[in-house]
Amino acid sequence: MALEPNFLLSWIFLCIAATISSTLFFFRKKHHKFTSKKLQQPKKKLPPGEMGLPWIGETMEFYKAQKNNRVFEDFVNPRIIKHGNLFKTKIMGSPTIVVNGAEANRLILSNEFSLVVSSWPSSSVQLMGMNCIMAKQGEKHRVLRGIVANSLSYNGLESLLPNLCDTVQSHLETQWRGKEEISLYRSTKALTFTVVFECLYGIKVELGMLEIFERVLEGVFALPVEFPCSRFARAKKARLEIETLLVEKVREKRREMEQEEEEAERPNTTLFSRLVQGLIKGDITEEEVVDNMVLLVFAAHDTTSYAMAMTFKMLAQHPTCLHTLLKEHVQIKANKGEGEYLTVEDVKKMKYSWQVVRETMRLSPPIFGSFRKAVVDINYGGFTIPKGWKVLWTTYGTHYNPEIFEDPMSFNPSRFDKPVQAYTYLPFGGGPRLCAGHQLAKVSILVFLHFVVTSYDWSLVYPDETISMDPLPFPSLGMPIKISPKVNRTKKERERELKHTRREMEKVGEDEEKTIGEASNSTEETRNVKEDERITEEGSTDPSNSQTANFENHDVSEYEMEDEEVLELFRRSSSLRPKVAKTNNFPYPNKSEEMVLQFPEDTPAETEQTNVEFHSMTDTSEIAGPGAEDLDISVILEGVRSSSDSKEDSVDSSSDSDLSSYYFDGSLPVSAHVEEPAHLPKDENQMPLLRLNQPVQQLTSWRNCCGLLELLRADDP
Ligand code: HEM
Repeated sequence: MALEPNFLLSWIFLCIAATISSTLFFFRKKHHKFTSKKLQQPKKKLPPGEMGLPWIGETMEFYKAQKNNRVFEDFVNPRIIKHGNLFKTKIMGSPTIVVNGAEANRLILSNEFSLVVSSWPSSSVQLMGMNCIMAKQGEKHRVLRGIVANSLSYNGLESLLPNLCDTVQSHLETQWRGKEEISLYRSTKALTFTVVFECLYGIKVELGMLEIFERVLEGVFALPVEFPCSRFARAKKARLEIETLLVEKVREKRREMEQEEEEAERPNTTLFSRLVQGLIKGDITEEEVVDNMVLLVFAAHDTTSYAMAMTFKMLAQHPTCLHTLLKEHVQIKANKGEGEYLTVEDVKKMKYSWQVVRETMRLSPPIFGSFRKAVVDINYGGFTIPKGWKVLWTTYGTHYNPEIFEDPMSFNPSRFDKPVQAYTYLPFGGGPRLCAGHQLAKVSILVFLHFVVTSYDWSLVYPDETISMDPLPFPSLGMPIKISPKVNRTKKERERELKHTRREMEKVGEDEEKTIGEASNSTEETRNVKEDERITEEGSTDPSNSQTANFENHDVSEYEMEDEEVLELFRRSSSLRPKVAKTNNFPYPNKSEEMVLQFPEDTPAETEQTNVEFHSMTDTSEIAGPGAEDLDISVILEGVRSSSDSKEDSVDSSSDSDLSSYYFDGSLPVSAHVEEPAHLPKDENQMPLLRLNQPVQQLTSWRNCCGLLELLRADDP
């Protein structure tokens, strides 16, 4: 028993020793673990940049730049210059890293879901709906994207094209026909809205619908404050109205489809029916159908309409491009029968037109970038983008980078002859969130271009109209344009007219005809005196700069005399002549130059012609219908109607935009072959009178030899 206290003591001692050593061991391990973790972790180094004022950061600078459509010039670029391609800032209360350049774009855009998730302002999510695709991640995003993107893929669009053609044509018929001036931007907005509703949803657009939607869109980027009359409150109210309307449409469609399914009827072709099919199958909910229908209007509407309007602006400012584009559409139209729809094959042929649109969107992207949120710390370029921070990728870092796009601020669609490096050209974004409607956008823009350029001449009312942003860009005055229809008479109509003309001519006695001839000659004489005065003023009669045209002895065949108006011109032929020469340098080989044909104000519309060729007697100049191609340019020239508003007086060749106004409705560029272009003076005041002795060899249109030939020499290509 004596041992017992000793045993107890030694047992207590052992316990204490074990506790101390295990505690020491524990702390040592913990300390070791802590220090090694600290050592392993890379030091977080934030990219350079300024966080601005407390809370608001640099929001005011960003907003101001955005409002003036100068986000690149006034916000992004100065910071790129100062800090490099990656910089930190604070916008709209969030610490943000702005990333620029192809490599950074790839990192952010291709790592959606793993490194970043899309991050929209709370107002956008509330108005578009929590269930729309842009607010969804992972599997839910995949399911929705499958439905939306499949319907809008090239294959899906094939069945949509006839509908799209009808929609565009009926829009032009109701909104453009009979008008002299329209707001192009309002028109393209109305059109893109109709395309979504009527082509994608099969729902007829009713009066007032567009206005309600626009009220929603106005609030998408507004502050999410709901006091009465705030933008956001109005937008929410409008959203409720839309919701009511759409829920009703969805239920109606569901009933219809369930019934059809029982009867094994039509396959689901429209995007709407695919969404409702997903609802019937239980893949998506009713809220998801409605929210995505609202989102698609938002996604398609302001973006496509802006791209369309800006394409026309660019074409108006770059007649050489318009000329090349027009050739493409004339050829496509020439191969189409009356009322025949455009097909996907036709759209594929609009290669140059698409280059024009791409170049337009490179310079003026409808969406200049968008926000993401880092879901983990991202280490890139020696810096850390901390988890929870916002990331803003932009198109600017690559679209305007001279190392990627040579001479980046100039408009040059041919740069897209060659493929561009991945993640450098991003009007539609990239990665898993690449625009789901980019094919539809492409087809809509090209189809609209086709019907407009082959049916209308147009000119910008305000060539220098500014572009504002709120937060998407838009032309501040709605881009008003003057329009005049090209006259496309069918062969039958022309034959009818010809018969009528002949009958009339038989009836009209010789004396009477003489009287008409005299009368028209005297009118023409007056005009020519004026013309001579103008030409003399311009000092353009210098023989070294001109060639002589002589129309008097031209043999006009009966075929050529089929048009009454042409006959009228023939009667006064001797006094008509081409005038004023000036050219744009034309990017064709063999010293070719671009020229512009300009016709007198009262020149009647063209009726029929093939392969027009102009030859001067001296053979120093050969002017051919567009390019060297064997192209029937009748359709082009059909559009060369007189313009009641020649803007000749406002010509200023030093400015590209002013030049565009000079290419008014009555002008069209044609390619030309000039032997001695150097002889053509650059100085506008010394424009030469180009007189062609025998202006048309294969004459099919009297009007062409009567037309005024303008060779516009501009400094700007
Ligand atoms: C020229 C016209 C268009 C442009 C420039 C454009 C641009 C874009 C861009 C940049 C994104 C990506 C945004 C991001 O990364 O956060 C996007 C996404 C989207 N776009 Fe477009 N878009 C156009 C037309 C359309 C059309 C016509 C539709 C459909 C009718 C459409 C539907 C969508 C959808 C659904 C998304 C979200 C995709 C997703 O989150 O997975 N867009 N668009």
